[in-house]
Amino acid sequence: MGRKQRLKQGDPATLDEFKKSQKGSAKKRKARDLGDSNDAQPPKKSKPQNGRAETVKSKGAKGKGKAKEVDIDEDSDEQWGGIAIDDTQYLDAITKFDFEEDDQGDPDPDADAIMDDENDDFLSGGPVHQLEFSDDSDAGLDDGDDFLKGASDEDGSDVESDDSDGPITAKNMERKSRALDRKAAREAEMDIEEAQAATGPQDEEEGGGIAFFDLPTAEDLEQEKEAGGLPPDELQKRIQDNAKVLKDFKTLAATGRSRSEHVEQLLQDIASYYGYNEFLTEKLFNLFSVSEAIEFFEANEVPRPVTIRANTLRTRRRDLAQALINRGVTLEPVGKWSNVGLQVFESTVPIGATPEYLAGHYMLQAASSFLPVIALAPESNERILDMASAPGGKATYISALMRNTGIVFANDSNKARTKSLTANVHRMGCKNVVVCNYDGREFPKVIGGFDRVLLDSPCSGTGVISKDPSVKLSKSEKDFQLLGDLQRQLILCAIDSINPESKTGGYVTYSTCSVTVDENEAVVDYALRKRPNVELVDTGIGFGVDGFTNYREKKFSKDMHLTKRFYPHVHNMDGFFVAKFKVNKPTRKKDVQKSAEVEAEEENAVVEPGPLTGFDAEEDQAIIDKWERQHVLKTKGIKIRPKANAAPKGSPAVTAH
Ligand SMILES: C[S@@+](CC[C@H](N)C(=O)[O-])C[C@H]1O[C@@H](n2cnc3c(N)ncnc32)[C@H](O)[C@@H]1O
Repeated sequence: MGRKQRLKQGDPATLDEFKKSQKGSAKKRKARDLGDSNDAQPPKKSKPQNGRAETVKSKGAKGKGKAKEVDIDEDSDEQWGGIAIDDTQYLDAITKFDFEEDDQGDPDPDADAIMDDENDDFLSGGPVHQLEFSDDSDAGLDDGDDFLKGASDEDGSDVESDDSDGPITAKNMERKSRALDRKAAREAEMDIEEAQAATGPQDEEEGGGIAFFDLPTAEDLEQEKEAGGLPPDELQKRIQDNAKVLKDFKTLAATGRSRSEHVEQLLQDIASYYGYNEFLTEKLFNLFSVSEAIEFFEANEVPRPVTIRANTLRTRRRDLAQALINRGVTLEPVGKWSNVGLQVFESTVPIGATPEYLAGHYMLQAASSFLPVIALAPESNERILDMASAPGGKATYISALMRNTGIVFANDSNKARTKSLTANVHRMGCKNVVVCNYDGREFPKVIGGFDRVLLDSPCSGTGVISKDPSVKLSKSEKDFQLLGDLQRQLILCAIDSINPESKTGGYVTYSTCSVTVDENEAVVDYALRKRPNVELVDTGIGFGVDGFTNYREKKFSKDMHLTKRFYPHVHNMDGFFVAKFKVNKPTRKKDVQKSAEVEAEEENAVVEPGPLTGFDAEEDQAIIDKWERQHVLKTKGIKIRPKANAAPKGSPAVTAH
């Protein structure tokens, strides 16, 4: 097995897959990850991970050459999406040696052995055969006859002869009768075995070993507590069994215990097994079906793949790939959906300290972080605000997509964080970026009239728990309320900072690295209701799960399906949410109908959002023109004497790059 293939992180195992692997009934599975999926559809379902992924044998591992060996789905040439054919050939050339050397002639014998063992276990299990012979009554009888062939009755006589069609006489009647009794008893025994065999393997497929699952009693739980809790493997088993019961509650529920009791126990077990507080456990659990929720919690225990973004201001992705391969880095494109992302599988050098890194040829950046910028789709010469931008992963990507033209205001309210933002802006060679340090809610008073605004909002981080497990215990209901207030205020300010008459844009992208509805759909819905001049539009990302149009008792805009959710257990990326708005000319005030709910939310809001008319485009243009003139003079070495009170009140403390 090649290094790259060994390390390519598949999506986490589903509950069923996990169960199968536990029971030794796993079928051979195809290792793939986001990069292997087709353009618009990253893998929908969880794939093997951790130890399991290492044992999986891919299609690609069988053949020679890059197309088969590199890409598990055999379409790797297209992975470099958007590049010309000769680029692909070039990439073949630069990657072939590495991949061939690793993978050629090594069809992953370990994986075969393990998976075959598992299959063998499954197939050699007695119950399957027993099930077969008992399924058909005739066959059953035959088999029964075979089975009986070797048997003798107590006195050593041959049962078969007793059961023959020979005439019944007074002499042989009793013996024949006893033989028939024994045969009947034997058949009854076989019936029982047959029934057990039938429940055994079927359950393995659909949630096995749970026929006798019952919830622990209060007494059991007390004893467990005294013993310091269940051992992890038993706790995990109870989670799985309980989840299976909940999946088919009518059939599998033990009598006398309600569904809510099962759910309550499951939540408690998840909280203690994965180490979450109860509040967050329930909040996250409620987002999914039972089995998907467990996949999600499981995925949060696994690190996401390491990815980097090629900085097209300084290099091309293929050149970067070549340079890093030469340094002993094993990598491949993240997927067809990105033409700048590379997934790093293995490196003999620290990936955050290579000469290429220091020279700004790439950014260490999670794949999910590309998505809001893809949705924003900045164009050259535009004027863009990144409202909460530190440490600059997205701002520098925006700058690169604009090819260093136009202007990007990279703002962050946290002054300390603007240092790393500034450092990244310099390292990446972004010359069109202005770093500023305001509370985002001060926009558009500070400056507005933007073609596009990215609000990569401060959030709870429930999408990045694998990176920051402290979230599991640190988030409370209050945090979500406060965050929601801030997010609602920021999103209105983002919308109000747009120039609705922009010739090229007029778009706001809202994103979070959280999966909760409070921070995502609820915020977007609030913005839609508060600003009737905005509408949701397609993110243009091409994959992701649709946002909720309703969630529990809440009903959201019917367009909410245009927003996209990304999950660790589905997309093998950090959990993320992306929404894109088109900002139209403001509707006249008298046309704006505020719902009672919005009014109530406004009353509860901590700070009133900035007014719709807080920005004067003409005044702003005059200031920009003036600064540009001064910049030209400066570059010509002409000193400009500062005038007293020259800067208008409230003008940003900016650093230009
Ligand atoms: C998710 S992070 C942004 C990550 C950034 N977009 C990137 O790609 O590197 C959220 C940022 O919001 C900033 N922030 C928090 N409250 C803010 C506010 N009221 N106004 C502006 N920025 C804020 C935080 O300091 C943090 O850097």
